[in-house]
Amino acid sequence: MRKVAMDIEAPPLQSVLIAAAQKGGPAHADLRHVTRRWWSVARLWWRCPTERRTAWKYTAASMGLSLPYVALLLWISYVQNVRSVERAAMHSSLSEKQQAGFFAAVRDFVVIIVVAAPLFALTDYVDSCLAVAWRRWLTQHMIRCYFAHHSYYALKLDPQALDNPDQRICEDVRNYVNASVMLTVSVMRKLLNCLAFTGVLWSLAPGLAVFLVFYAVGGTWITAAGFGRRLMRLTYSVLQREADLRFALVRVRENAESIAFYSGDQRESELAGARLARTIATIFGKVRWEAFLSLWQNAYAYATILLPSLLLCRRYFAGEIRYGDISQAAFAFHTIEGALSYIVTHLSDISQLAAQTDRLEALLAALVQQAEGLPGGVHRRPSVDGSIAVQDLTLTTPRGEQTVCRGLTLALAPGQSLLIVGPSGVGKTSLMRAMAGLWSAGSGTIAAPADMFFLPQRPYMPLGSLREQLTFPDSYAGTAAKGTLADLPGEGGGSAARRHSGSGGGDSDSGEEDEGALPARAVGSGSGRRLPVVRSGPAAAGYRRVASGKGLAASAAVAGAAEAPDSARLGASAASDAELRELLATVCLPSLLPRQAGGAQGFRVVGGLDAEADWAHMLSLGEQQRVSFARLLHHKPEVAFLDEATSALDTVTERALYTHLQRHCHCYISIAHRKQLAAFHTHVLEATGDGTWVVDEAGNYLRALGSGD
Ligand SMILES: Nc1ncnc2c1ncn2[C@@H]1O[C@H](COP(=O)(O)OP(=O)(O)OP(=O)(O)O)[C@@H](O)[C@H]1O
Repeated sequence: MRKVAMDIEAPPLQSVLIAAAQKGGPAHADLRHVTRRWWSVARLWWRCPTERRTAWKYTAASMGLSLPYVALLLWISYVQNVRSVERAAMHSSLSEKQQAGFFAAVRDFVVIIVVAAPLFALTDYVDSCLAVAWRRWLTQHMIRCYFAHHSYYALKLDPQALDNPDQRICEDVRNYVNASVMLTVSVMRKLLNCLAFTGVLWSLAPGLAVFLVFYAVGGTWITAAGFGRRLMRLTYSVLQREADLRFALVRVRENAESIAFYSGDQRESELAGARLARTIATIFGKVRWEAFLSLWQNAYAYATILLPSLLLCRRYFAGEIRYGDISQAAFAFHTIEGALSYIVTHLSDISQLAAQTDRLEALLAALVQQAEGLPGGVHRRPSVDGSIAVQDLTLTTPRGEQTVCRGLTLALAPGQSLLIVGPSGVGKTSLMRAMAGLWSAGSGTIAAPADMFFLPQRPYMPLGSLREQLTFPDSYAGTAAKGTLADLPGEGGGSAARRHSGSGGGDSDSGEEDEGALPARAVGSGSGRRLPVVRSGPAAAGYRRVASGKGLAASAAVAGAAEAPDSARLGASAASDAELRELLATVCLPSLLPRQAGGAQGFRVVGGLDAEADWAHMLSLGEQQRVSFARLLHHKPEVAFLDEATSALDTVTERALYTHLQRHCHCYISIAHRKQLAAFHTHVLEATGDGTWVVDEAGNYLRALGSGD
């Protein structure tokens, strides 16, 4: 009756064994390496200081229920034996019209059902709770690591290195956890089954027990060697190709309008079709191998069906043993065979888990690497007086293909502002990326205050209400109502509002070392100079390598920084409705409110600041830039950075916004192609295109511009 439930199990310890036969697969696995990789992911939960109590509680409950579970199986086998001796098995009693025997068998059956039904339901429930709790924590942990230190951004810089991190976080975690729970639970029960039934089988037919061991070991070896490595490689490819296909479709959704303008439907459809074809081809390859595997598994299983009866029938006919002994021996034989042949019968699941383990381990390793910082990084330190100082900065693109600036030194004091101009592609945005801490390849030092706010070239419109557009990236009361990581039980909240993309360093404040904590990046202290000066020349070497910890194991010391809020970034976003309405008027967007109230199609909530819409698609680029500017005025940072933040606006609106900026922000740096914007800055930094940068006072620059120099 419980055969199905007993057999729904899956992967890891076995994946380790399988992996031994999988050298050359994506995991390059041998027994030790796969074991270590699976455990390096699994242990994060059981060793997390805030979670291990929950983890062990569920694990103990699940394992504890295995004892009555196995006891019940033993009882069933005993009852079968006794009843067959009494000739009181239900069907034989019926056929022989033995009323008493029939009702005795029915009574046994009812008792078994009464005990088994709640026991099996309870074990399933506890196993599911274990899986859900583990998945909740692991996904939450991955999300935090993903967002710590701008790792999501850094991973995107080198997409070849790690494909589809989002799918790994969502689907691979789910499948990994479910399979792992089923495996660990089933291995435990199989082990107990083995122990319990080996005694039974040995007492009835020791020869059968010895044969079984050799049979299972041989079968496992053939399965692992013949199918293991190939199936794991194919499973890994299927996961990757499915993720690639979905990514292509997500990109179409994100860029629907541009594709439609280009009439790129055909090309995008072909691309999706090609990815689908590759996915299907890989799946077919896997299906073929699974068919061979199934053939082998069936032959393996059916070959032993009659074995106990065949080996014991001679003794039965000689009257040495009873009929019940044969059925009890067969029951014990097949129970032990199921345990010892686990790899043979579950190879597909095991391969799946091995591939998922590989993908998760790679993601965690990449996140840890991001947290530790890239080698040869530009050193960042906080500025205490609100000034910005760039010292001997040589900056390259992330993988070092191109040097965008060499030996740059400049300082900007509070009250000063800088306009960066230069030809397209010369490295203006890259300089801003370095100041934001997004790029750190190269050498030199950047000192900047913690309170900075960046307006990127392409405004980001988050999902949510108009209020959230204006106060982004702050959280606000409504966010909690929608549910955040902080609402999940078991860990502290992590929904700290982020004010800017500054240093990228979170302060780890966890007292106890957390296996999953990312190492915090180091920052020092220092001060800037009063006048903006710029020098270009040979860079003095000298950068400071950022903090440390090694590998995933050490990385398991990784969640504190990811979870710790950076107090300097916490935004007080509790702006009143009146303030937000005034902001909209300031950035020349008062029309947004009545438009929402009109309830245009697509609004989920109609009217006011809490109206929700697909803002990125509904607003024009100029409107998005104005919303973005409103964020800046709302946050009032110490230093503001604007990267062509008004490029889509008419000059009248642009001048109006810069007038507000001058009034509200004491220090700002802009990038623009409209050189007349120099009038709103105190200094101008011009990239000449040959790697040198020249700074001048804005007045001089404008005069030179006016005279046509
Ligand atoms: N992720 C990246 N990897 C490699 N190279 C990059 C990357 N991002 C930008 N680059 C290169 O770095 C150089 C500088 O780019 P950057 O965006 O800083 O130029 P820019 O001066 O801001 O240009 P524009 O005025 O057109 O915005 C360009 O040649 C660009 O191709």
